[in-house]
Amino acid sequence: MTPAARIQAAAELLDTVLAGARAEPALTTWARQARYAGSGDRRAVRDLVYDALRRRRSYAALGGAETGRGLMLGRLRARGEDPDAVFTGDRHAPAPLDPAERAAGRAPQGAEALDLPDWLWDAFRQSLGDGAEAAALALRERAPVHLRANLLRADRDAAARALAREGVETRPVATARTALEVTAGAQKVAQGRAFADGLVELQDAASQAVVEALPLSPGDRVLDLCAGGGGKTLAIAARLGGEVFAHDAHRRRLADLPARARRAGAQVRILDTPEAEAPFDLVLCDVPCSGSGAWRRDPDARWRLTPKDLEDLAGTQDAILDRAAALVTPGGTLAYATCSVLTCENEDRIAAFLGRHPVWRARRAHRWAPGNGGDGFFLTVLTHEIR
Ligand SMILES: C[S@@+](CC[C@H](N)C(=O)[O-])C[C@H]1O[C@@H](n2cnc3c(N)ncnc32)[C@H](O)[C@@H]1O
Repeated sequence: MTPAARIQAAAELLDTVLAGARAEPALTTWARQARYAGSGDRRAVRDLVYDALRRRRSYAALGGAETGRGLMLGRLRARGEDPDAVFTGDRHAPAPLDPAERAAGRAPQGAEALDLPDWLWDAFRQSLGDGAEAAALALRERAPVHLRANLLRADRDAAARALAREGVETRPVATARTALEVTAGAQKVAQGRAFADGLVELQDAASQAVVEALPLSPGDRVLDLCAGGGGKTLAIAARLGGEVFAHDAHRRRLADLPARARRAGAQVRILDTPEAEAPFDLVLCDVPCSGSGAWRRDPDARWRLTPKDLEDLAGTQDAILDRAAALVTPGGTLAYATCSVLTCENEDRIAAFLGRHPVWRARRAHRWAPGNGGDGFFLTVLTHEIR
């Protein structure tokens, strides 16, 4: 495909997303149907669509319309590229610009320029203060590819050497002792030996840092209550070197975990009813959240989120914390984590929990801002006071 044909394909896909389709399934369906598209074309179209969704508001302002065509036009203008070189009307290229399109478009203002809905920009400012703008700008960028060296198989240097032998270049990320950023050859990771042999896992560096910050001792009974795909479960197992318990309200989300654990050499026991195995020394609640710290990876999420969603999430987050508290041994530890930067999902949930449960104390809070060091994350470690 020519560069212009890729832009036309992205504009059409964006129209379906703007009409309500989810980006990832829409891209998968397109890739299946577009037999003429090679792997490089598919990657390029995906990058265009994702970039346009991350910057939807500013591109719409610059392009003069919130349509696939308008976003692609806004993108060219944002990059200082000549739209007439793309909008040529040649085979598979976008149709030439009409006079109205040429006249439309303006510089984005305020929250538009930061690519957040107005109400979310207010919430970012209230939550992050001086750091709000940097966080919003970071979320307009593509996320780096991070790996976790699995200490059950290799240390970070050995993992990096094994990756380099198969053409994957990496550098250490300071956020976590196990974290590597892929600087070249990212597409080779999942097919490579280092990955197949469990030396590395794909995992954001801040997600690794959350596990690094947990107070764990050898022999602890640890439950990952919202284990999902098991990224943190496996990182905990690597730190503990022993068995870890995993649960998720949606059993199917755990489907890949046994195979991932085998590859990693980790001992993971999935529990349908954690109450039957309680108490635990530490329960991690990596709760469902807006994902606002990780919107680079799910770029249309910021446009779908509503204030009502945040209210509903707060109810779920509170209920999970209450359940988890009852699973911890007297004197034990509760860890609450989100990949959100919003106070209403973080500090407010901890304050509400402490109000309901006076025997708990918040010991440490950590915040990771989204950026090159990883996604935005929040962690509070609470301990149960024995009276
Ligand atoms: C942020 S994700 C977990 C990500 C995972 N810990 C990781 O590092 O890969 C939140 C998970 O919580 C699960 N969940 C939602 N409601 C829950 C509940 N009431 N109890 C336990 N898990 C729940 C979701 O199915 C989802 O997999």
